[in-house]
Amino acid sequence: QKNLPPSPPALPVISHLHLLKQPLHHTLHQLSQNLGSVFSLRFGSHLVVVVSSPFAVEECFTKNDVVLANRPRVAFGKYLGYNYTTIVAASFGDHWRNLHRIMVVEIFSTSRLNAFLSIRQDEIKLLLPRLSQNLSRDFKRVELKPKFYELTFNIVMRMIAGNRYYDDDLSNYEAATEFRELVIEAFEYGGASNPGDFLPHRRDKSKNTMIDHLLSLQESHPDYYADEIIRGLILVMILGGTNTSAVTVEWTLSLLVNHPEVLKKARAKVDTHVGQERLIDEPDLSKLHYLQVIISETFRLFPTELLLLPHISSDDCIIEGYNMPRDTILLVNAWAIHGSPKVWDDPTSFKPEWFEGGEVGHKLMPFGLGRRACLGAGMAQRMLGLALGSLI
Ligand code: HEM
Repeated sequence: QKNLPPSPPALPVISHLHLLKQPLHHTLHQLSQNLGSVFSLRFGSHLVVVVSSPFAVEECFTKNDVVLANRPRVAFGKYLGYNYTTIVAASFGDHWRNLHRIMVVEIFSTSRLNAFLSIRQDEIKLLLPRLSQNLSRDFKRVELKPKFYELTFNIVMRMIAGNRYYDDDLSNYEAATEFRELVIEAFEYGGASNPGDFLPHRRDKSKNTMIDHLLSLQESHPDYYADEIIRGLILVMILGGTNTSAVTVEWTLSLLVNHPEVLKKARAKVDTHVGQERLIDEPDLSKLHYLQVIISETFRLFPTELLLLPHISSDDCIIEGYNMPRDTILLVNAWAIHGSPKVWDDPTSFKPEWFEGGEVGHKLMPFGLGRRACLGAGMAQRMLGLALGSLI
């Protein structure tokens, strides 16, 4: 191990990690309480550094962001791997830069997101009456989880391919997740080996779906927009963009139901800014600051990616004064930072007010930070705001 001047010390390394019968983020949190907010572990031949403080996170994603912008291949399974060509698993370099540019410009730009607004509105309009079925008679028990899966999955699939994939009113969570798996497998292993196969209306460009759009770019730049690239982009949207948002809608509603005073205040804000005559729309979201802070507070308590996604160092760097050698895997314990009493007073309580003052710096990171942060964050925020505002 090469020490850089001024010879920072090597990190203390734990050589045997006894995996306890509890989730990994809990084990890592317990270790950080004894070893400090930066420590390292050896997993087989891999050196892994775990960071669990806003200060260490800031060091990772500001001055060391480029060095830590790589992904460790070992950490990505078959789906996200896709031979490591998808944007999530790709090494930091020209290929990732190309994909990043395509996603930012062709998929997540404001104009592309606006073009799909009617899909999001439409799916919400289909969801709401299903929740209130038979309510005129009495209260009715409704299983919400599959409905939220249906919502986010249909929004993403309609953006991609133009059609809904869950057409029945799903009341069963297992059916919803199994179906998602089937689509992913079909996509990866056969049915949709040509991206155009996902388009029932392959040459009907009027729907202007994401696949249509990418295929027309393929006509003008066939080398750049190869089939494999288009397939990988779509796979990443399904994998990264459906469960995460559905789970967050569910947690937010659960927190609101358990904190009626917050729900009451949120409803009053919606009434003031939107009124009773119409449904909430995405342009209203900029006025509904309280809704945004509720979502931030939900992300603090229940971030869907507890350890973000793993990064790997492409060179030596220094974190909290320790030398972190090249090829070290980085795990960020976002869950521990979000719940740390050193960072938040009373961290286990649900207090949207935390975020009313504006920026909170490196204390909240549901979408990760730096160059490899989530690309779908803007789209997710729109989906979440619209869904929750409508439900409230
Ligand atoms: C509640 C919703 C979401 C959450 C909480 C979330 C969270 C995350 C996190 C934690 C990362 C890893 C950041 C890191 O490595 O440090 C990530 C990466 C990513 N997410 Fe999301 N995500 C969400 C929605 C979406 C959506 C809707 C899409 C696309 C449709 C998406 C696409 C991606 C992509 C492409 C990356 C990889 C970026 C890269 O490696 O360069 N995500 N997301």
